[in-house]
Amino acid sequence: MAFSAVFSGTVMQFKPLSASRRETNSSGQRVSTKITKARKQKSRNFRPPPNPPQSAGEGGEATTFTRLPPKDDFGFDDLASHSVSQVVKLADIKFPAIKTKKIDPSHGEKRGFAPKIGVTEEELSLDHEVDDGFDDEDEGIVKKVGYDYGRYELYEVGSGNDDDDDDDDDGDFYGDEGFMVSGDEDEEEEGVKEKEKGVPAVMRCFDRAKIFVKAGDGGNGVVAFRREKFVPLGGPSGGDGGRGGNVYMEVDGTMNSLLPFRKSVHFRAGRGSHGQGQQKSGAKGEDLVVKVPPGTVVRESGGDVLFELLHPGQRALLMPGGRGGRGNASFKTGMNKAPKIAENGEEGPEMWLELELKLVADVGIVGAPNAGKSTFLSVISAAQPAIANYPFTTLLPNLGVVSFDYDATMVVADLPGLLEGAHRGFGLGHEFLRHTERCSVLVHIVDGSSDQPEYEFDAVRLELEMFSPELAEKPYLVVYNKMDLPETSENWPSFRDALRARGFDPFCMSAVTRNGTKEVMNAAYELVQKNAADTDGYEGPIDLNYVADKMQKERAAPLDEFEIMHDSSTSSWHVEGAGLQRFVQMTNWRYNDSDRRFQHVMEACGVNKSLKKRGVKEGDTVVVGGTPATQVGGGQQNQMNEFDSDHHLSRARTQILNYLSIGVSTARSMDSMISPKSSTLFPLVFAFLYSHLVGWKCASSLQICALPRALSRRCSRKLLNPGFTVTMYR
Ligand SMILES: Nc1nc2c(ncn2[C@@H]2O[C@H](COP(=O)(O)OP(=O)(O)OP(=O)(O)O)[C@@H](O)[C@H]2O)c(=O)[nH]1
Ligand SMILES: [Mg+2]
Repeated sequence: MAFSAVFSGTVMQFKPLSASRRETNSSGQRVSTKITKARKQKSRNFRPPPNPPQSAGEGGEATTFTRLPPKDDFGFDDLASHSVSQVVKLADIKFPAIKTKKIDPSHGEKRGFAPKIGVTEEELSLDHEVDDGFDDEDEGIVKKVGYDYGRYELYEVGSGNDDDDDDDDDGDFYGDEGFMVSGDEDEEEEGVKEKEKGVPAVMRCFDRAKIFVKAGDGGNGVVAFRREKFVPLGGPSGGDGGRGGNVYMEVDGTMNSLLPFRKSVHFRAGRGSHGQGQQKSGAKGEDLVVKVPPGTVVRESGGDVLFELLHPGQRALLMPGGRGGRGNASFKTGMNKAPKIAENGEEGPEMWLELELKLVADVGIVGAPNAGKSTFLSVISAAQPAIANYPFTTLLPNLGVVSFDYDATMVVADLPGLLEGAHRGFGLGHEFLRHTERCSVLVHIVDGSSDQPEYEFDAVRLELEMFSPELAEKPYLVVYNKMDLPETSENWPSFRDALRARGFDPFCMSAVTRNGTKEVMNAAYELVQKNAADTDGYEGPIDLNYVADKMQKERAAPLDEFEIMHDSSTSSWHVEGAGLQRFVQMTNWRYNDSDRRFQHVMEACGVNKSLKKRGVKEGDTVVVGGTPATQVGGGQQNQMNEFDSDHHLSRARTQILNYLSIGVSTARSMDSMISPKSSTLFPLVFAFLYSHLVGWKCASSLQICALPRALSRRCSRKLLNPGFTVTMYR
């Protein structure tokens, strides 16, 4: 039985490019505004003086700076009752609610002072007469009443909008559970969200990045024939296209952050050059090497971890470039000595990657803000981190190399300060603690000059545990710092005894005068060596190229592995398979022989047979290798493809073949149909007449889509459809 089917070969390569660009653009804008905001915030807020002038009502992202409150200032029985040797469970401590009162800024202005957070009522009343007739409902600035935190002030810097503050009239802004904690859970969550939002871009981009990588497309092969004097019938001489560039990822030992990826997100390897006549093959595309710092974890966006790059010089082949298309010289056979066929180059794969940096260091320095961590690093290594007498001087981790001997070195990481509630986003949060995951030893520096060194010690330990129990189990040293200060050295015996009672043996030092720093480093080094000896085990070679190997295997999928899906509502059949998809993409429909080859492949790999078996009928639409790039279905039409008015018709993406199974391939691909070559006229006219004869409705639409260019001289102008809306089949 004669049946007619329509083959629509469509390359179904996923192309998130346009979408991703949009996404990138929009997010890029967002990022840039945030960066500007963050910069402003940083300049305004990240170096707050003891009493910052910012008002709570100021806009911008919320970031909280706080220091641990001195025990005496609270005068809690709870806290006082803990003996020094006891473990102070911070979460159990109850702070009484502190009343808040809102001040209308206009009142402040009237009275000639700028109201600010942290100004106690006493302070206010000293200088200015306080008007008791404030309207509590008014939008205004939260003023604490009740406790003078002095230099242990809690700053809510640029805590977003006034509207949020409006609801905090019930006095739980500085709530029962501690600082900045509202009694209401929802509000607490909101607060945490705000904190996350408030992280400056530079901190977010330090150890996380999302990039797009694409391997190079292969170059196209060409059809050419040798034309030379005295060489009749020179034969085909079209060269092959060059291979597309590969994508590699390499560890660059000089990098220590992912910040370079903040501005450059898209990475594309070079495409192969096209082949040329005289059997000249195209040049291969330039390889792309994406350099990352040691300790980078590479993950497919939204997927699994692909590999980890730890050591300088490690290189992984991530994606192989596309194969070059063959030129017609490669298609020469004994049967066909002058083939007019060439292939497109294979498209290179593309992927979004998520990079995460976990610094590779032997020792991680942790501790509360202002404990002297950076000072310690600057003393033991050549690193020059920022040191200043305010919390959160260090926003990003610093690395330093400590040399003991010619060949004995140790990498030490100085991290930002941790404080109670960091796991809820307070301070800088505790996300940066992941940089200690690869450290084998931690050095916990306690600020000896703080009023409650033990309290501080416990708070930081608690945060480490909250972040990860494995981290808390790592061996660590406790170091009591700032021994040069008289008060600190006075408190040292009690701190030492208290910790000894709990089973620790703390060190003491003065980072500034360098007293005791050597002992600490030696002890840390010994611990690192011991730990390395404990955990030393042979790790087999890791094949970093496995991702590329997998892709190569997928590409080499045989043509006869396919799946057929039938959509009865539109009478369409979808034949899908990795091999077929690649074949369709690499078929260059410009050449007439491509159609014949395509149909031959359909027959040889069993697609036709399977379709017939499944009951394909005359006039059904068969889509090979994916779904049409643009498909607007529905209505009376079975399928409608819309193309640009451009005659290119998205060649690489959508190829439509139309054949009537009367033994002759009667119509060509859409490209050929609209090409003005006279060779295409015969099949078109034939198809047109045939379809009229069999009463096939496609005729009129075929006429519209196919005739404008091919028969433009002979057809009336009314038939020309400039939009090239192609309505096919029936
Ligand atoms: N007297 C004295 N001051 C010290 C000592 N170590 C550090 N400091 C001072 O403490 C302040 C904070 O030091 P940093 O090294 O910046 O502290 P940090 O722990 O890195 O602080 P953040 O990065 O903010 O978490 C600086 O003013 C230092 O000069 C010490 O041994 N003795
Ligand atoms: Mg620091």
